[in-house]
Amino acid sequence: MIPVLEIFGPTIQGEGMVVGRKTMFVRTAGCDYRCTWCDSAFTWDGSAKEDIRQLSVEDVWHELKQAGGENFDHVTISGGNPALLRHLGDLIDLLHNNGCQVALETQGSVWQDWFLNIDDLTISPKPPSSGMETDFSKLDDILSKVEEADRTTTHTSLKVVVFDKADFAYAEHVHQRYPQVPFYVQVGNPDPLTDEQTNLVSGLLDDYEALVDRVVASSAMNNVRVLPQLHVLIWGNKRGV
Ligand SMILES: C[S@@+](CC[C@H](N)C(=O)[O-])C[C@H]1O[C@@H](n2cnc3c(N)ncnc32)[C@H](O)[C@@H]1O
Ligand SMILES: Nc1nc2[nH]cc(C(=O)O)c2c(=O)[nH]1
Ligand code: SF4
Ligand SMILES: [Mg+2]
Repeated sequence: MIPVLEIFGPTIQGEGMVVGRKTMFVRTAGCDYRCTWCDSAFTWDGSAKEDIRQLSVEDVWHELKQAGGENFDHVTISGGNPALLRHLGDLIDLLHNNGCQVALETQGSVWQDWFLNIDDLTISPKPPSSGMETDFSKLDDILSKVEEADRTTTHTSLKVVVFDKADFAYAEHVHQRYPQVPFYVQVGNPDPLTDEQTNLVSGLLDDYEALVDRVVASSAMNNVRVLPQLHVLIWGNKRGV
């Protein structure tokens, strides 16, 4: 059984290595981190605990079909930290058997062997502003397993959220430590609960420009991509999009 909080889509992937790709989302409950600025804190802070459902992989597929019909061939699994779920490999197999590509978002704190079956694996280690501390030996271990399977340059990416100068220095450090892994920096959303979309988006566009400026000025950040959260620019903090 998989603890599921949301199944939604089709929408577009708003972040990272497959930004813009039409996709469905499955959001699992539970996280081993507590990022100060988490935009999905309801997955771990107890505020949505009545909404958590224990679903079989067949149930998940059924709900994806109900929501998406024939209009999808890509599913993104996010959370929370879906890497906490040892049995997610069964869902990934079922999605593949039904002609879907599978993406997954995780922070790089836990390895699962089924990572090697993910088509678009985003590993998003957390910068200082999150209040979390990166276990670099764990991250080394994860990225060396990916490398052993020859999946570094094709199916994997690193994505670091940046709010401030210290976060940017952290992002430079991560990119320099794993220079062969496709690298993304993402604008941080400082107010993931506000419903004042106009102010939010105009601030985020300013922050995006500032992040572009930082990347442009850094010799350590040449082979990188800089992105906003596209879905937030379109829909603000709305859930289920
Ligand atoms: C909600 S997390 C779930 C997956 C996993 N726990 C992780 O953090 O990678 C999905 C992505 O959203 C990013 N994210 C969370 N809160 C954010 C915020 N306030 N601004 C920008 N990105 C954020 C995370 O860094 C991660 O890349
Ligand atoms: N459209 C859309 N794109 C996303 N990319 C990563 C998301 C996430 O919350 O993990 C997300 C999300 O919630 N919605
Ligand atoms: S690791 Fe991801 S889900 Fe967990 S608290 Fe941080 S941003 Fe939120
Ligand atoms: Mg999100």
